[in-house]
Amino acid sequence: MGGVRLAAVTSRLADSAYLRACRGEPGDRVPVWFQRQAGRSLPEYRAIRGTGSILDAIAQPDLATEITLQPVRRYGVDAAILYSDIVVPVHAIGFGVDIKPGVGPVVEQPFRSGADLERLRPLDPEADTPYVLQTVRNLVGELDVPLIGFAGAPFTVASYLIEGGPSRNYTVTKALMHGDPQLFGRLLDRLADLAIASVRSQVEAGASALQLFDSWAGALSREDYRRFVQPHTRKVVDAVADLGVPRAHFGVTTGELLAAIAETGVDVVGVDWRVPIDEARRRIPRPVTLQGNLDPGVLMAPIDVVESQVRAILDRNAGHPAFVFNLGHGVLPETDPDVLHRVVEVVHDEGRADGPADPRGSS
Ligand SMILES: Cc1c2[nH]c(c1CCC(=O)O)Cc1[nH]c(c(CCC(=O)O)c1C)Cc1[nH]c(c(CCC(=O)O)c1C)Cc1[nH]c(c(C)c1CCC(=O)O)C2
Repeated sequence: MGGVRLAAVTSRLADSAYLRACRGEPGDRVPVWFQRQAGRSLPEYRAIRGTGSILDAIAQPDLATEITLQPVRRYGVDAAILYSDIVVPVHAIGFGVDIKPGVGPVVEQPFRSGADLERLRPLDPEADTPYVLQTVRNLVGELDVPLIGFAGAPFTVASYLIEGGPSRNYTVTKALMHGDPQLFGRLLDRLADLAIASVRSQVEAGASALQLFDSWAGALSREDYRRFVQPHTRKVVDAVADLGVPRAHFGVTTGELLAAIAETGVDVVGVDWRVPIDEARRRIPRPVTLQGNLDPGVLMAPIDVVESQVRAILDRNAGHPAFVFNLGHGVLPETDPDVLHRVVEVVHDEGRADGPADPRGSS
């Protein structure tokens, strides 16, 4: 019974602006959502969030459901993103990760040697993160737009485990990557397995699309990305191909990596504000959907500047159907929600997605 209902929901959403754009199909508007749209600048978020660790909020399905829905209601965005975090799987298997407000993920005993691999047992999503799956199931019943499930990509999660927290230069990570490539590879392979288990379970619970956050991959040269990171991201992308949902990738300062990222086989490639959308399209030699790329800092500027920058991105895209409007990184905490709302209006009123369909194949 549940399966029949889910199938009906899935087919209803298959025609949504976001999923059409992910497939490169023309539509009547440009879809838009915002990375970190849940829980950043919304007063209604602060009102219900409480003061504990975000990991505690994520573990409460009713709360996490409401927080996921808040930006969808307020902004009219074309997709919801699950209120969770990239460190939830490693936290759930007991690696000893917490999230400190204003700081980010912190690890009590960072990853240092082969013995630490034993602290990374496989994830059993139903047993280890039942609250995530309950939140997804709640949301699928309530949403009129697709729900994006997600996981951290192996490199970005590894950087937290190795550094012990957020990092500027990734020095310990790079020391391990170059100094003991075999161990580094085994670590990323385990993290790939965790990501696979997590995103598979989210789709099985009803998520309509997936995004892999490799936020910090842009710290690497193209050669190092291809050699040390790409195979593990590709493993995740391949392992979820049978689910039939779009697979998106996101990272910052990835301008020089765009083609290498596309080689992982993802369907959607996130672009930050440093590379214009038309230039990004030229850099990627296969048909993918691009997602981006308004500078989140621009949202602090006067509203006419914001509007003209939104229009400039739409102009660069020139009606290409394989495009999802987003920010080039996450919503900053000081963003005025009314400005985000206006961005959605401009994209919906003025964006065109009526160009010829993007030919997709196995190229
Ligand atoms: C690197 C990364 C993390 N988490 C995530 C990434 C990749 C995206 C990116 O590049 O920003 C992904 C993430 N984190 C969160 C979401 C949920 C949904 C959404 O996008 O709105 C998503 C998709 C919730 C969260 N994750 C976090 C918050 C804020 C803290 C809170 O509310 O307690 C939220 C809403 C905490 C977090 N978690 C992480 C950081 C760097 C921080 C910021 C710390 C801070 O500024 O307080 C790790």
